[in-house]
Amino acid sequence: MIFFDKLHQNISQNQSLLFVGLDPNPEMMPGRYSSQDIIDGLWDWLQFIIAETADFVCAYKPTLGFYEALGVPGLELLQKTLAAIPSHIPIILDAKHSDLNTSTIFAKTVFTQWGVDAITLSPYTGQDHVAPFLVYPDKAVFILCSTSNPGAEALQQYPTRESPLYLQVVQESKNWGTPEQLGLEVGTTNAEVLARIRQVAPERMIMVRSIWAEGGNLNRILEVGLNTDGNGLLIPVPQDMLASANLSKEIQSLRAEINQVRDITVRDVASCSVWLPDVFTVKQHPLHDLILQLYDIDCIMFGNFVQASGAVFPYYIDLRKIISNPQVFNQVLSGYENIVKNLTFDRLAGIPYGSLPTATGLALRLNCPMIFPRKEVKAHGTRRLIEGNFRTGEVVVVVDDILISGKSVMEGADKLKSAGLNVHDIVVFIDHEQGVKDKLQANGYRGHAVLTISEITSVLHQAGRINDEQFLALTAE
Ligand SMILES: O=c1ccn([C@@H]2O[C@H](COP(=O)(O)O)[C@@H](O)[C@H]2O)c(=O)[nH]1
Repeated sequence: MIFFDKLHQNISQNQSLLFVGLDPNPEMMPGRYSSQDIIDGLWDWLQFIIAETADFVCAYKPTLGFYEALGVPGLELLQKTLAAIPSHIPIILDAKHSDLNTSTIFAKTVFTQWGVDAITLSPYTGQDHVAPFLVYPDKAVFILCSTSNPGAEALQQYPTRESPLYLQVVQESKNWGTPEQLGLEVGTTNAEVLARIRQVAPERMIMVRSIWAEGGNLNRILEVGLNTDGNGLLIPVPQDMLASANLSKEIQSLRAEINQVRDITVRDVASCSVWLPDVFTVKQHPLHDLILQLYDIDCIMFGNFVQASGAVFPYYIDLRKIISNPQVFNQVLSGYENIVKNLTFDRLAGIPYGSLPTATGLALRLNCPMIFPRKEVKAHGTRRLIEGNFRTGEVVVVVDDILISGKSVMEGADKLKSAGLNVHDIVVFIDHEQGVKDKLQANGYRGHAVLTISEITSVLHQAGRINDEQFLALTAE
């Protein structure tokens, strides 16, 4: 089971967004455990915490540093602690790992030997450092975006308050992994920091930290951090509560306080004035995350854009940008692949320039030969209209990015046909709809699209990326 499914199962089973830090910090150990050997005392305390909280939390978060600080006995204590956690409760190892050279071996150790479900990572070594943790499909990472440490302010708020580095980290890390793989860790005493992060990452699970310092404003944290379904936040049990002999009672009353706000959030959304078909709230689009990521890397832009035909559209889709983002590019290729693999053909052809990288990626994935019709024939060299080798009579599937009027893709397909090739199928990523597929059919081509513009619009609206006005303008288009 993937990490986030396991997490959500516990959230609903225990009706709790609370997680507990399982930290053997001798300084915080309650006095009632101090008469014995320090490791034994810590172990008794950790066992007590697990026993008192297992029915009321959604996850445990042991902090590696506290165990390491105790030396070899500490690492043994970690193994005992991991084994003592009921297997249905996910474990997020708080490691803040950020060493590039050891990330592959470290990921293997924590995920396969220690059996933890997720890990916290520092972002500064970038995607290369995170990637080795993401090759484990059922595990997840939480990227540290902000900390409440006053000493970090100078970095986190750099260069300006309007465009601070911590938001850049959120924006960038969203490109590293899908919401099923990557969540965010946000340590802050300031709910406005969380509000800004939630705005940039409405779809991500956010593990908040440090919210209890300076009195804490739980209601405001929940107000700005919860998703419309009353989820999306993992909330720490306050450290001083873990020292209490009444832990179980106290955690239940905190859980009730949080759930009250969750209920109100869900009720308010249910009575929202804009009506949307139920299907959007019940069943998520299978390419939901990809659509959001395409929007976040600016492939989908809203505004007034003049098309080749002279018509003005309220959006422009620039899929050429995907080549700069391997993670998104891979998902786009999978979308095409799901269609192309069911077709019968000899070669793939991409329409220059925008669709050449996509056709190349697909040709490599499917291990099939590729060609492409030139935009213009050169006056020198081979003067070929079609680049690549082929035999007349072969069947070619044409790949392009987006169908607006269908003119450019049909021009490309016609060039292939004029060279003696057969083209029956045209596969694009986005269909602008408005009857363009019928137009292809009238010209002898079957059109296939990974997504339609209305699917994209609905997902963006539902996720809060576009407002009601934009949504209504686009659906009326
Ligand atoms: O949002 C858009 C609109 C158009 N393009 C480019 O145009 C063609 C599709 O237009 P047709 O009218 O179907 O010829 C497409 O291949 C793009 O090159 C775009 O990228 N984004």
